[in-house]
Amino acid sequence: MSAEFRSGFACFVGRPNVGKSTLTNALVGDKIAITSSRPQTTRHVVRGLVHRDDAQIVLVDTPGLHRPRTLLGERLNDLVRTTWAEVDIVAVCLPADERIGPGDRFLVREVAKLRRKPVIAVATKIDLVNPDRLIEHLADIAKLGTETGIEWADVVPVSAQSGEQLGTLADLIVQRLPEGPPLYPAGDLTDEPEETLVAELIREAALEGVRDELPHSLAVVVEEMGPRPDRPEDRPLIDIHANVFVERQSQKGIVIGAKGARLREIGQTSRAQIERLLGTPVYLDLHVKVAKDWQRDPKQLRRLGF
Ligand SMILES: Nc1nc2c(ncn2[C@@H]2O[C@H](COP(=O)(O)OP(=O)(O)OP(=O)(O)O)[C@@H](O)[C@H]2O)c(=O)[nH]1
Repeated sequence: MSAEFRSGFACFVGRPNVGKSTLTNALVGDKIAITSSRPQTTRHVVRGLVHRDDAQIVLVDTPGLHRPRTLLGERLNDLVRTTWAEVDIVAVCLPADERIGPGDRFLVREVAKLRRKPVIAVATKIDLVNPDRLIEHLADIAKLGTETGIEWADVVPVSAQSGEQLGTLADLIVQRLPEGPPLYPAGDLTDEPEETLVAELIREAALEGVRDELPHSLAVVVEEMGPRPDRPEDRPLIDIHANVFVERQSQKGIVIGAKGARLREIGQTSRAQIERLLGTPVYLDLHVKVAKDWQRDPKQLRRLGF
C-alpha cells in the first residue's frame, strides 16, 4: 500500500429531502443508508464505506437539523452536532431545484461554527435543472458563503440520480482526508448492526405513502433475529421478529390498514429489501404496538434506541 493512502470520515448535511441519503447510497454503490421521498426519515447515524485504491471514505449520514419540538427532536439535533464535530470533512447539500432559504442559512451558520473544518458545498439534483438555473444556483451558493462567513473548500454540482460528477465529489472528499490506513476491512459496507438496518428498512416501508405526521411517531425495533435451526445447509432461512411502535391507537389503524392490508404490504416490501441486504430468504413477523407518547418519554426513547 502506498504511503499516500487516505482515510477518514465525511458527512453530508442539509435540510430534509435535499438528497443526502441518496448521495450516500450512490457513492457506496449499495442501499445502506435509508432513503425516502418523505423528509426526516434518516434517524440513525448510518455509515457507508467507499473503498478505493487510494482511499477509504467513511460516510456518516445524519438526520436533518430542525427546530426541536420534542425531546426526540433535541436528541436528533445533538446527534447531528456531535457527528459534525467528529468528522474530517462536512459536505453541505443544497438542491439545485430549490432556492436557498432561511433553513439553509441557519444550517450553514451552524456549520461555520466548526473551526478549521473543511466544508464542501454540494449542489445536488442537478439533473432536475437547466444550465442557466445551475449557474444561478452556484452564484447563490457563493453568496451564501460570504453571508455566513464560511469559506467553501470546494463547490461541486452533482446528480446522485444520473451519477454525473459523483467521481469528482469523491475525489474532492478524498483530497481533504488525512493520510492513513483503511479504517474498516475492505468489503464492509456499514458498521451498523444488521438489526438496525433491518429496522430501518421496515420503517421505510411503513412510512411509504403515509401522508400525515407519522414520520415522527413511528419506531421499529427488531426483537429477535437469527437463522432458523434444522434447515438444510443450502436452504437457510432467517427468522425476524419486529415490532412497529406508534404513539396512539389511531396510528395503529393507519399502519395496519383495512383488514391488515397495509401491514401485509409493509411486510412484503421490507422483506424483499431485507433479503437483498442479507442475501438469505427471510421469514418476517411484524407486530404493531402502541407505546404512548414515546417521543416525550426518556425511558421509552432509550428502549427504542435513541
Ligand atoms: N432527480 C433527482 N432526485 C433526487 C436526487 N437525489 C435525491 N433525489 C430525490 O430527493 C428525495 C429526497 O432524497 P433523500 O436522499 O431521501 O434526502 P435526504 O436529504 O437524505 O432526506 P432526509 O433523510 O429527510 O434528511 C428522494 O425522493 C430522492 O429520490 C438526484 O440527484 N436527482
